[in-house]
Parts: sequence; C-alpha cells; structure tokens
Amino acid sequence: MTELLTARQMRDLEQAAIAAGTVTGAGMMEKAGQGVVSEILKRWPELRIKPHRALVLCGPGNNGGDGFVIARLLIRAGWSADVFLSGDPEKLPPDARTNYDRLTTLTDVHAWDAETIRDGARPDVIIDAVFGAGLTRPLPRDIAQVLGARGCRRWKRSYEITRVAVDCPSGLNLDNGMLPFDGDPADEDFNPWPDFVNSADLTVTFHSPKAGHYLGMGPLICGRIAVVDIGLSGEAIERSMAGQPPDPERARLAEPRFAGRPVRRWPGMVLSKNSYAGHKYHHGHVIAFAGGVGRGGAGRLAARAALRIGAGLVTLVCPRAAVMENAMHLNSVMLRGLDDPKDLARVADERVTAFCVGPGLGTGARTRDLVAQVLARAESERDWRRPAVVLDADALTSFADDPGALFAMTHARTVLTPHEGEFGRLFPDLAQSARADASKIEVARLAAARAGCVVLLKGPDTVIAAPDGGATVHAATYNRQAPWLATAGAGDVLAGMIAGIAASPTAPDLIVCAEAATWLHTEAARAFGPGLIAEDLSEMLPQVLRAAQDQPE
Ligand SMILES: NC(=O)C1=CN([C@@H]2O[C@H](COP(=O)(O)OP(=O)(O)OC[C@H]3O[C@@H](n4cnc5c(N)ncnc54)[C@H](OP(=O)(O)O)[C@@H]3O)[C@@H](O)[C@H]2O)[C@@H](O)CC1
Ligand SMILES: [K+]
Repeated sequence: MTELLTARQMRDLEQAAIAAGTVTGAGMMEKAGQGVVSEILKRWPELRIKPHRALVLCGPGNNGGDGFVIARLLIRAGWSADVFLSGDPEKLPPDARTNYDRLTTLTDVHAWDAETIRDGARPDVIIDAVFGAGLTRPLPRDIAQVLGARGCRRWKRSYEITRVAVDCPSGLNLDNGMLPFDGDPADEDFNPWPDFVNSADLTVTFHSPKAGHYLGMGPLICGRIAVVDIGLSGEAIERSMAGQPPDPERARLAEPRFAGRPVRRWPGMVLSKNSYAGHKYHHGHVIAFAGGVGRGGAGRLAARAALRIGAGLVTLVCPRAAVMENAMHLNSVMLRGLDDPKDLARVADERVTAFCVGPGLGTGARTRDLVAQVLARAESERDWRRPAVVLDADALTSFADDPGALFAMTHARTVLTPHEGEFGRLFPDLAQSARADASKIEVARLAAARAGCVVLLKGPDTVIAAPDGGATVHAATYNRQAPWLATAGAGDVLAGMIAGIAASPTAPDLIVCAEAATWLHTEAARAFGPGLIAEDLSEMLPQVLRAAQDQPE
C-alpha cells in the first residue's frame, strides 16, 4: 500500500521536514531535478547514447525551479536546452530563483512566448515544469497553446517527441484528478480536448504519488508514474500498512507494495483459507439472494464468486417459484426458497456470517424488506460480530426515494458498492454532476460518514471509504488496465467476492476485505484478458489466488 497525498499534505510534510532541519528546500529541489533526469534516462536508455535537444518549459513557482535544475543537469551532460519561463524572474520563490541564477550562467532563459516556442527547433524531449502542486486555476491560454494537444503540431513527427511532466502534466489538479479549463464552451471553435489537455509519456513525482495521479483524468494524461525520493523517506509508513485499516486522515493505493517495495503477503494475508486450516464453517457461510423467475443470473454470479474466493458455504436464496430453474445451474452452491422476507430465519440460521443483497433482485418493497431483515441481524453466540452485509445494485436503487431510510439501518458491518449512477441516486448532492471541485475520495468519505458504513464507489478509479475517513483508491489504470471489466455482471461478481472474504470469522476490518476483493477482481480480469464475460471472473480466481498466496520471501 502506498500513501496518496494531497498537495496540501505534501506541502505540510516538506515544511515539517525543513523545520526539523532534516532537509532544505534547495536540497529537495536538487534531488527532484536529478530524479527527473535519471528517470528519463532509465526509461529511454537510447537518450544516453548521444546528447539531445530539450525544450524546458518553466513556471513561476517551485515546479519551474525543478525545471531550471533539470535544464542545468542536461546542459552539463552535453544536451542543448531551450528554456522558457512563464512569469517574472524577480518574483520567483527563493530556491527557484537560486536555480534560475545558476542556469543563466550556462544559457539564456527566455520569456514565454507561444509563437517563439512553437517556431523554435524541434526538441527530442519536452520537459513540462510549468505548474505542479501549486496550480490554483485553469491553464492560461498562452500556456495551453504550447502544452495542449495542438501545441507541437508544427514540428515534424511531433508524436515522437518525448514528453515528461514534472510532478504532473501542468493543468492537472493533483487533489482530484480534474483538468479545469478556461474558455467558453458555447464558443464555436472551443474544444477543450486539443486546446487544454496536456499529456505526458512519463510523469515524475516526488516522495509519494498524489491522489490526482490516480483519480479522474490523471491516469489518462500522466503516461506512467515514477516516484523519486527527495529526502523525505521514512514518513508515515504505518499509515499504509496492508491488512490494517487506513489512517482516517490519509488515502492509500490498494496494491501489493509496502514501504516502496513489492510484498507477496497481500492480499493473501486477508484470505481465510490462506491463513487458517479448519472445516467449512471456519471460513464462513454466505447467503446471496437471487431475483424471481428468469432473473437468477446475477445472484448466481455473486454466489459462485463468494464460494470461489473462499467462503466455506454459500446458499443462494430465491423466491420459491424460481427454485427449479436455479437448481438446474447449481451444484456446490446450496439453494433455498423464500417468498416473504420476514421468514428469513427459516433459511438463514445464526451460522450465516455474510449476506450479499441486490444483484438481480429487482427494485421495490420486497427488496427493501429483505434489506431491512438482513441489516437487523445481530451478532450471535457463535460469532462475536454481526454478519457482514454487502448491498449492491437493486438493493441500493430500491432506496432512491428515501435514502435516509436505508442509512437508518446500515451499520459498521455494511458495505455499499454503487457505481456512479447508483451513488447519485443515494447521494444526489454528492453525485458526479454535483461534485464541482470535490475529489472522488472526499465524496466517498462524506457518503461513508452519512451512511455509517463502508462505501465502495466503482470505476477505473474505485474509491473505498470508511465512516472514520480512511480511504483507499484502487486503480484499474496504468499497468493494471482492464477495460474488459466493463461487462454486464462484473459488479455482481465483485459484491459476491467481498461477501466471500468478509464471511470468514477471522476476516479483518471490512474496508480491508473490500480492498482485497477489488484488487483480486481486477487481477482475475487481467489474467483472462480481452473477451472476458462475468462468468469468467470466478473461473480465473484459482489462478489468481495461487499467485496471491502467502509465500516466504
Ligand atoms: N521545497 C519544495 O516546496 C519543493 C517543491 N517541489 C516542486 O514544487 C512544486 C510546487 O511548487 P509551488 O508550490 O511553488 O507551486 P507551482 O506548481 O510551482 O505553482 C505555483 C505558482 O504558479 C502560479 N499559478 C498557479 N496556477 C496558475 C495558473 N493557472 N495560471 C497562472 N499562474 C498560476 C501561482 O501563482 P498564484 O496562484 O500564487 O497567483 C504560483 O506563482 C511541486 O509541484 C514540485 O514540482 C520540489 O522541488 C520538491 C521541493
Ligand atoms: K508540471
């Protein structure tokens, strides 16, 4: 797990380290510049062979300061560098000014002029050091004219020019992954994509990745992310400890890494059958509900996923009229008929440790009653915890008219797993269209606090938040892209997997179960590859689980 910082948290870390005397601003800036140069040469070793030409674009703050360091180091290595500054050199912050002065002994730093830049010699590499963590408003037009997708068009084979962003492609908001743009969308020739979207092949950031690298537009424009150490290492490692719930004030990335190094223990450590040899009831009993006649597929997908991921027993519960058709599809998953939700106790004894409610159920009063019955379950003599409850799909939409009624019943052992549409129905004021500048992490946190339970807001940038504020981003982006996951039923499988992991009496905190399930779900999709349909996910789990097993390092 890696911490994902906001721009503010990064600034606070830097300030605290400077105040403690462990680093200086100038020292960090030098390391930042060196880090960028060494990442470039690592990524493109062919650039080591002979000196090349760089276009170094610098802004008025410390991001620009990093640019001056980079230009100096490249010139010292024999490169040619054309350096432009947007802003007044007299107003540069002190460390950036020092590096400006050092650079001007080697080369001129030109004042920003979009036409001059675009008419200049064709560079091999463009360094974008205009704005980083200090972005406060949309990219000004004269900067977008150079950095936007139309910016390089005058150069031959412009698509072959290597683009490197310092901290982020300028214009990206590092807190929310959004790209604020200027201009009037009503204008006939206004087109935010070519005009304002600035993308990179490589983004080099410092100390720790930022939330905006993984949210929203971030993964689409950063290319790939490299993180370099600038002397702040060793901070707050425990906040990203796998297997423990996240720190309430921090967000983290769900991944098998810890303290910068790969680990093989996660997510295997979260899985019951990886750590404990017992009989089937030691691994929990999941009940998944299915819809009526002809509507059992989604529930069956969830049930099979719960069993595959490791629940000891799984029972599918459906209306009596649908028992026969479900029986034709099931073997290891048990089956019971239930018409009136009030009779739940007849099919679910106190050994049931998790429920998965929603996939294929249909919306309406029966589903609401079922949700109420399941959420009313208390801890039993056999299990010190209440059964875990995963609410997905129709279990969420059934409360669209009165989300408060649902939140009055949800408890700390509940996970809501909405996609953006379902999320908007339950939390209209936090919906994507109402979000403005708030990051997906912030809205998921607010939703979790309001519902008093874990909220997993799906997407390529899934955010999982706990009511205390702890939050995890799961990235099906960069080298973990799995576009095939956008297929009917994939969400039902995820709901079943969460229930299957959380069912174990030894399962860790719910948010930790949800993190592991989400990661394994994407791994299963990646292991299968293109052509994936939801049925394939559970069948890929054995292979993925074998790889995730706890192995001595
Ligand atoms: N010691 C350290 O701190 C280290 C920092 N490091 C580096 O510093 C970066 C953060 O530096 P930073 O805080 O100076 O912010 P930065 O992104 O350069 O921009 C601020 C300037 O831009 C201006 N501005 C903003 N938006 C604008 C817009 N749309 N249009 C026009 N102007 C706009 C803003 O003006 P203002 O909003 O104040 O009017 C201000 O002048 C960080 O990303 C990393 O690269 C590393 O070297 C490690 C050590
Ligand atoms: K930048």
